[in-house]
Amino acid sequence: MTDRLPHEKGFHISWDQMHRDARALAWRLDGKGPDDGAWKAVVGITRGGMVPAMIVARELDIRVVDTISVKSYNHQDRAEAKVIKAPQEDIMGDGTGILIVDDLVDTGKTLELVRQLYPNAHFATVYAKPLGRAMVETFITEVSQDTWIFFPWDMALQYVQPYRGVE
Ligand SMILES: O=P(O)(O)OC[C@H]1O[C@H](OP(=O)(O)OP(=O)(O)O)[C@H](O)[C@@H]1O
Ligand code: HPA
Ligand SMILES: [Mg+2]
Repeated sequence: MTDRLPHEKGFHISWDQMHRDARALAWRLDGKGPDDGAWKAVVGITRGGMVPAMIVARELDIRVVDTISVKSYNHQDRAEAKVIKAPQEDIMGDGTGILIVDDLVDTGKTLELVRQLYPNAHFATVYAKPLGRAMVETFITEVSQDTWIFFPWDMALQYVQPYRGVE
């Protein structure tokens, strides 16, 4: 097949599914912040984390929302990640009371870097693969390592031929 990425399985997420799963994540995180259960801020890891971060912030009525941008580099076969935009320092501290949200943890490299900077933050993703699962405190759905997740912002509705094609 020529129209598939070189991954065995594809897991296609619609906007509706993402909305439901991000809401489920919010509900699971509700009241789990330190001290009085409240969260100080939500930080989305760009770009994919901005969608669930917005939904979590809306559900939990968190008005302080920031972003962190991580860029992955391939250098001599080793993927190196670098922070190219940090969140506001006075909000973050060591991460206590901060909810850091991403759409997915795969190998865990992205979150490993962010966790070094904010060791006391709570890390949450909507989806998780086994290699990176230990990097998050909270997630909703696990998929196998050889599954490629297709997010709604990377897809479009299109015509498909009927199974019994017209001669
Ligand atoms: O656990 P890892 O192996 O580090 O992979 C997971 C990260 O990879 C993807 O982001 P990507 O770097 O492709 O950027 P994007 O969010 O801007 O699409 C995804 O949104 C996660 O942030
Ligand atoms: O399964 C995935 N889907 C989309 N982006 C990704 N980045 C790492 N793994 C994935
Ligand atoms: Mg990302």
